[in-house]
Amino acid sequence: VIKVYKIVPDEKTEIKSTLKDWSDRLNLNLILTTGGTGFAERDVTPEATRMVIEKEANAMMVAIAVASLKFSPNAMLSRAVCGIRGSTLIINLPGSVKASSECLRVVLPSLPHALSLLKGEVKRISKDHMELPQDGAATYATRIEAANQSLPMNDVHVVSYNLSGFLAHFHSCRTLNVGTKYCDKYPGSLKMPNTSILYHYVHNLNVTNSIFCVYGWEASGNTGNCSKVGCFLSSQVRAKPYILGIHSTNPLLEFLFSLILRISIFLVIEHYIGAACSYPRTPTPLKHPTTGTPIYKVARRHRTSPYPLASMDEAFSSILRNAVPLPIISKHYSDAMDHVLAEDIRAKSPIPPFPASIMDGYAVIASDTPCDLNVVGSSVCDRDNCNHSSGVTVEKGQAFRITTGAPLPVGANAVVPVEDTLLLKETDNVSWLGREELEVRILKLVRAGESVRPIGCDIKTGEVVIKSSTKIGPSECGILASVGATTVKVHQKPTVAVFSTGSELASPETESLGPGEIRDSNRILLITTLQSNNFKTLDFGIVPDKPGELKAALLSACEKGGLFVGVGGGLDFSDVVVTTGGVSMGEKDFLKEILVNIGAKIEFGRVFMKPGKPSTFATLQSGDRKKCIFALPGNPVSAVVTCNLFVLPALRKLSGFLEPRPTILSAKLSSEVRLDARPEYQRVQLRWEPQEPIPWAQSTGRQ
Ligand SMILES: Nc1nc2c(c(=O)[nH]1)N[C@H]1C(S)=C(S)[C@@H](COP(=O)(O)OP(=O)(O)OC[C@H]3O[C@@H](n4cnc5c(N)ncnc54)[C@H](O)[C@@H]3O)O[C@H]1N2
Ligand code: MOO
Ligand SMILES: [Mg+2]
Repeated sequence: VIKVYKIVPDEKTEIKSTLKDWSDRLNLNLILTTGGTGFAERDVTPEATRMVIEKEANAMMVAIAVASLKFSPNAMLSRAVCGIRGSTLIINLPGSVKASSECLRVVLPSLPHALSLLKGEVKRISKDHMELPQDGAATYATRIEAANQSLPMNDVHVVSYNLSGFLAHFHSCRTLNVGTKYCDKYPGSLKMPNTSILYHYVHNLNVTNSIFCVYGWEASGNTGNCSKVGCFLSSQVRAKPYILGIHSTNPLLEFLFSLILRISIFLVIEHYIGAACSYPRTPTPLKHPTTGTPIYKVARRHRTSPYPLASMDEAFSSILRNAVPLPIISKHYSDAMDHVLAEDIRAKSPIPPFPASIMDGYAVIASDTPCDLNVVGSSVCDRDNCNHSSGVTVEKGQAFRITTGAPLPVGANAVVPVEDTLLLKETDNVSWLGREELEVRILKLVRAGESVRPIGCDIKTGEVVIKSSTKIGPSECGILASVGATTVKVHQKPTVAVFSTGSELASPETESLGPGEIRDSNRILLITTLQSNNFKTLDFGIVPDKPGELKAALLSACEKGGLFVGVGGGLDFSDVVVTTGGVSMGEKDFLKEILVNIGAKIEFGRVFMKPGKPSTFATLQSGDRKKCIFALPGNPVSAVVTCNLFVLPALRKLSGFLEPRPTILSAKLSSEVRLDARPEYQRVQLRWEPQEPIPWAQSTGRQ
């Protein structure tokens, strides 16, 4: 997901503040800067970047330089920098379109891996490694390099069409070699050599549901030139490529033919498949689950909803049944706020670790008091000479000056606050720091143990200080710090992808609205509702009421988005998807059908409630995870009420909360309220009157 872009003047401070803001506040995974990396006087991007990064990533720059020098010696005039700030990778690219895309292409294949490392998704990395072909020692990369070395150069361009009908990306990602020596003698039966390499390469683009048109121009000796066009036409990338080819010994003829072939292939794809993709080309065109007719036949749309009205209890139990707590991860305690502990935290040692004074005064032997005592030392501790109480023994008739929290010296068993003493004798021999006092009078009798915290009186060794399933708040962080539990096992917290649907929606920034347009308010309303409950969100924008685009957005929101997934895909992946709009009876309300079409299971499609009747909850198995998908109603009030009633409990359950349901409290109505036959959720303001334990609920007005 291109989260943000900005044109920044060649000012070090501005570049620096933008990089810091995007890394620290927006938490971006990757920041690409273009321009300002050369020798000109105004070129200061590298300097600004260097002031922001915490670790340099030189090898990427070396790789770019080596590759760029092949194209032009001027590549050595780049002073670009690449480095890491927090978990953000920052790469300086040159200013020109050609050079910047060439440089980006060099680092592209290793970016997903690099960013997974930065996000600490170690397991994903091991998964990626597992997926790569394990033929002997050769890793995937060496296989590609081997292919590059052993076969003559030629260009293979990979074009991917996202099924929603527009060119998601033109990947002329890198030159892959597909050699000539596999070319058969007869046209039409050309085998794409090294196709497994190509598959893995394309597969690693992490793009599904795309059409790949692979074509290559062969330059070779004996069999003359032959060009190949391979089309992956499938819903999965791994399908066998259909290879069309022309083969002739007359290079000119061959060139002309292959040019026509390439252009025609593109036209075919662009014109027919691209257009046809406005309704996703999937094995089965989008059909009504009941009438079985294609969904865009308005007249045939259902006139009564095929979805029964689930009760609130059925809705709740369905959600809580399907929202299974996410895997357990280890986190540094300072990042674990609002996470739910997945282990009991036991103290490894007692607190206090020694008998500690509770007051500033004198450590004494209780049975001596009240009396006059000689002061034998002090626990006053400063930088140079810390004459700790350790090593000091208090005997009968002696006192030891002590500060609050300091360990009692051996022999003492009580502390007299300084307020209950009189100074009898002192010395001005300052070398005895802490010994200026020679004799004090203890005015009060103290009992053994008085003003002393015995070892372990707060926390005993092995004691469970925080139970598993506790939500970590500030106090828990403090306790974790005090027992030194700085790495804790917690339930991972869900990331929520949010997008609004509706062709009538314009972005809130729109100055003058077009006819029938309204500003999208639901997205920010939901995102801030989730964020104010400490859940991370991914903003997938506004998606018009077009089945192809709705489907693509749902898929990319549900799938582990790779760098290349089309509109809306993100580097991060979501555990929960929340959409608004398009779930009721309207002819453009496609969400439910599309959910069925992508293989999701509609757990409930309507709820007996007000507002929120058309609320839809679905689950989709994606890899080893079950995604929860909430398609909320478009009415803003319905969206936010159902988000609070359904989405938040699901997120709490995923986070490992023992009690994910909303809190229920009693209140008194301050005015008459006419309720709907359905369970109704009205918005009110609560007001507590002094001396009244139950608050008054004041309606917010028209609901
Ligand atoms: N014949 C029937 N019509 C409707 C029914 C019904 O049972 N039979 N249900 C009504 C109820 S209840 C609700 S709630 C709404 C929900 O409809 P949808 O979920 O399909 O929502 P849309 O039609 O897309 O939009 C409804 C309304 O909200 C506005 N909207 C949508 N998205 C946004 C947004 N992001 N920001 C601001 N406003 C948004 C949209 O423009 C419409 O005005 O259906 C009733 N109809
Ligand atoms: O159910 Mo709708 O949300 O009543 O308006
Ligand atoms: Mg509607």
